[in-house]
Amino acid sequence: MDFKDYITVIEDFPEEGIRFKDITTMMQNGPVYREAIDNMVEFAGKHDVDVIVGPEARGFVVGCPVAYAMEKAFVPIRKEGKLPRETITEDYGLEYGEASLSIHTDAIKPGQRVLITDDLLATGGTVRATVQLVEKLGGVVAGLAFFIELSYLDARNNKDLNDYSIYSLVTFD
Ligand SMILES: O=P(O)(O)OC[C@H]1O[C@H](OP(=O)(O)OP(=O)(O)O)[C@H](O)[C@@H]1O
Ligand SMILES: Nc1ncnc2[nH]cnc12
Repeated sequence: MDFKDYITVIEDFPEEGIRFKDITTMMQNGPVYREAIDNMVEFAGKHDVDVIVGPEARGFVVGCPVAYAMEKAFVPIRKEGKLPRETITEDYGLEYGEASLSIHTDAIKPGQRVLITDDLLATGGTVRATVQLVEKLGGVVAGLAFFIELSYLDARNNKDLNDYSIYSLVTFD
């Protein structure tokens, strides 16, 4: 299965110079979406995971089915101001902007092993903020799993990420 065949590249979205990788065309194909998730589950199975964490919004479409398949908890990371109870927050930058992400303070117990999921690793800003939130709560990041990695941005070799086990289904050079 070449998952790349199911991902659409859109030039200059959401701004000039960005080649946007659209996973919705992959998700329109049920068996392909399921196989993508099954690959994530296989990776997670090797890392003794207790909890799946995913950042809004596309991290949910990866993380929730993985959590369901593994019968594990899913913890949402949301843009600041969306979670209703006590939170901690991290500011971050991404390929086309900046924002703040929050997590409920009771969502991760110290020592729990966490798989972080998202659709795409670009600069790594989003996942770095997610790692920081999980670790501030005492979680242990067991792995990072993505549908897509933009290898030309080389986020996996960034000093804040190169100690983690990183999995991606598809790489764009
Ligand atoms: O590695 P980075 O440079 O941080 O970029 C990757 C992030 O950008 C996208 O999310 P976006 O913030 O666009 O939000 P969305 O999922 O709600 O569309 C994508 O889903 C990743 O979370
Ligand atoms: N090039 C890109 N395509 C889709 N989502 C992204 N998030 C950050 N960069 C992206």
